[in-house]
Amino acid sequence: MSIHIRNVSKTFGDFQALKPLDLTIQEGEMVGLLGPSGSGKTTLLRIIAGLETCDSGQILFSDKDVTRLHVRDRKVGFVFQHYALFRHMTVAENVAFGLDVLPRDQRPDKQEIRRRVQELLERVQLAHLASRYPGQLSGGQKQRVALARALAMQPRVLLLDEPFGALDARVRKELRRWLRNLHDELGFTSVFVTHDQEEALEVSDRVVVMSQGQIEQQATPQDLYHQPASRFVYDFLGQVNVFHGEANGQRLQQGDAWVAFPEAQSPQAGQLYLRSHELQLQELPSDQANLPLEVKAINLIGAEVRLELEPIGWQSDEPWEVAISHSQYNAWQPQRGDRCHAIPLAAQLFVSGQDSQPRPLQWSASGKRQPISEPLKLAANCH
Ligand SMILES: Nc1ncnc2c1ncn2[C@@H]1O[C@H](COP(=O)(O)OP(=O)(O)OP(=O)(O)O)[C@@H](O)[C@H]1O
Repeated sequence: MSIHIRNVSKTFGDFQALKPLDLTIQEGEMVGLLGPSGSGKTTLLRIIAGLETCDSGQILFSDKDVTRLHVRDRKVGFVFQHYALFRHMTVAENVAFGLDVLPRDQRPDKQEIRRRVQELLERVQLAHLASRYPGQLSGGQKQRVALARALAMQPRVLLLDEPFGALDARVRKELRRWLRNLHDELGFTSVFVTHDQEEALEVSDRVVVMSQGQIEQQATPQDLYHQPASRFVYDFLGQVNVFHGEANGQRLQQGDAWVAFPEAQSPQAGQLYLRSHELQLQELPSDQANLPLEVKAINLIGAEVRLELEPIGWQSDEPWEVAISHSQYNAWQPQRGDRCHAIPLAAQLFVSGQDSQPRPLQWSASGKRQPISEPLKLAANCH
């Protein structure tokens, strides 16, 4: 079932939680609502569910207007961050609950309910725990019961509000992949709320980024990452290094620090946004950039080594973060206090005084750069 949100707005007292917005979610799509706390994600989800009314606008499921339809008649499934399972009921009874309380003429017979519950428990890999009580389950298991309970009603739309928010990072990762597989297998339409960029980018077909009750951008994870429409989206999608400077000839300059623009690109005063893997570190400045940095912290956990670096002789609101491979790290073996230089490979320029789309910049890989994996002596020299 597709969902059409048309000109929907919502105020609480004199606070406008949602400015009039439009959004279409295609049948079978999985859409992540991503945004900082208070941006209106939950309000929008609750309006889709029928748990909240909107002040203006319409909600359509396929071509049926459900704006005034009661929550129980919208036939949507919900999963919330806090499992909300019935403590005095077993896992199987929890999953069966929605079916057991259906009006008699809609209720499947006992055998059918038992069959459906068993099938769902197998699907969420909890059949062996059917007779346990919620108090005897882990957080991840409880959340899978909550999901099975929502699916028991065979909803065409599943709405999830930070479904894995209360779980630890590893379980969270495992469950979101599992949810994505389930979504693909059963073919329902899903909308989920999260403030975790990684979660949104990993499982959504499309991500809707919200800020202050508005949609900032909606795009596939790939487009969102590569073509963020605004500074807000860029900032929100993860750690970013910012170099702000004035145009000076072919350079963007701040004090003695500078970045030379690629040929045929004229600099404009502004802020250069560089992601942690769009930079290379080396011992000396090059003809491309002079961005001296000092190593402040080293994080070895993960597929890459992340270095936290402090600008030397120039300003940045936040420390810089650069990712290098473990083999580069082993060759270089940087220590806290070591000095080095950052060389940009790619960046986006947000021009001062303009709120328009950033200008993408790309430096040719054939410059006179010395990758840091080569100069084994760098750590010793770079003091
Ligand atoms: N029932 C309410 N009464 C008054 N204000 C509300 C109510 N519900 C939400 N708000 C306000 O509306 C704004 C949007 O809230 P909402 O819960 O939609 O944000 P969110 O993006 O889901 O945030 P979070 O990630 O923290 O859950 C917030 O400023 C919130 O305080």
